Amino acid sequence: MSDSLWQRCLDRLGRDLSEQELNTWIRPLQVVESRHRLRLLAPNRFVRDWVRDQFLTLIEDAVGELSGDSQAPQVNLEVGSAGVRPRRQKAEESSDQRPKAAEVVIGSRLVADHTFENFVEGKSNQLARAAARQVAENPGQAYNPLFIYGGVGLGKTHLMHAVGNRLLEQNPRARIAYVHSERFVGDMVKALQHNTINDFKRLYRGLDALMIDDIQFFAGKERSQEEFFHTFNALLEGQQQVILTCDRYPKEVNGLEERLKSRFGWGLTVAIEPPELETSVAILFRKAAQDGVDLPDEVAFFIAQRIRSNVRELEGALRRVIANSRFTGQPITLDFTKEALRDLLALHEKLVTIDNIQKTVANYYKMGIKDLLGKRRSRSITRPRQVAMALSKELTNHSLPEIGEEFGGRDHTTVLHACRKVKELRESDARINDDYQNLLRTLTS
Ligand SMILES: Nc1ncnc2c1ncn2[C@@H]1O[C@H](COP(=O)(O)OP(=O)(O)OP(=O)(O)O)[C@@H](O)[C@H]1O
Repeated sequence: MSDSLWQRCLDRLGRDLSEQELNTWIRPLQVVESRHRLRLLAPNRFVRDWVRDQFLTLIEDAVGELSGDSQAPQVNLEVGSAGVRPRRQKAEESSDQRPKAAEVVIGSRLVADHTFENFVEGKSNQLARAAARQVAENPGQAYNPLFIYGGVGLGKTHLMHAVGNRLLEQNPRARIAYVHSERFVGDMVKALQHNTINDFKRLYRGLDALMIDDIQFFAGKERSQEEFFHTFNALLEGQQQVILTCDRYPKEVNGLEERLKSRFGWGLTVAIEPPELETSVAILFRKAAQDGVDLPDEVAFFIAQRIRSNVRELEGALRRVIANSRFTGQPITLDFTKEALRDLLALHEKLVTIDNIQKTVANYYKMGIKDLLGKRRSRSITRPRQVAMALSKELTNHSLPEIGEEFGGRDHTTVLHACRKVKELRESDARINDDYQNLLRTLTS
């Protein structure tokens, strides 16, 4: 069997699975190929079971198809690792021998209200939240490392802190540290300057759980990567939990050593997506309630509809509305909200015009604007057209007839149909949902 069978199989699976599914479940599998057997090694039982239940038949079909006339190799899915990965027993280290300094010097740096209770669950973050909870229940055992990736302001840091807070709740003496990767680099440089690198090492390696945020900042910093690599290995071997976040899938971070990237895949890699409308609304209600504010439904929907890029901006808008209301003593109504957010929304709306949406969609699907607005009705053209119409409805204030008009003078019922169709497809077809999310992100960030 040629080395590229698995590679071809991945390409083949790419037709049926979303990029997120591939990145989360399929690409992290290690593969051992022989003529009669394709061994897929999952880093833990959870991943194995999930892949078996969700994807194994697809994989087997793809392997069968790609083997053509020759006998297809048997696909075995098991827990394991192709490399040697020694484990040191934690029990031999009595906790008293570990450096007390960790608590004093690093401190946990956890934000107290970043808890699971305050984290609103939605489709966009379900998997990441479930994985984080598992890690909090079984630190060092469930998924190690847990790698959470996604765009800015989507809740990666919050989830990380939630794990840390839960661990401390269960064991107030646990040694837990949250550190931004830039800080890790800074501390390391200082330790090198002051000749205290051994203390630095001891400190980090003595932790029960280490959380490092935004590891894309390690890119290009070789000495830091080297140090981090050893710290990371020591922690994993000691079954101490490591949680990492990044703004993109680890393999896509340029300037990061291959050995680090591959090790990140030993545990579980999960994505966080921008929240859907319903989740955004729920987040607004939750944040308002935390501030003791009763938010009218129409206000929550209004803000959620207008601000789609990320949760941080959503929170910022809500904070502004609440502050204005307190300052002026006026109740939070829809009109009041529109006024309070006028500048912010003008900025957003200026960017998101139907024209802009059409160009972005045409560009995304590599087609001409003429086709997008024209009369042709082949599937490869109507789908992007419907997506562009649905985005126009979602992101602008234009009415259905106005949108129809902008799309080559179509009737408003066509636009309505497009919106319904896209909603339905997004629920049944992960690819369309991915496309839609990508376009939303491009248009609103
Ligand atoms: N699902 C959620 N429920 C409640 N609050 C959320 C949720 N997602 C994000 N937030 C809030 O949004 C803000 C931004 O989230 P966070 O800082 O975790 O983002 P991030 O993904 O780490 O971004 P960055 O990459 O910029 O560090 C935080 O205040 C966080 O509490």
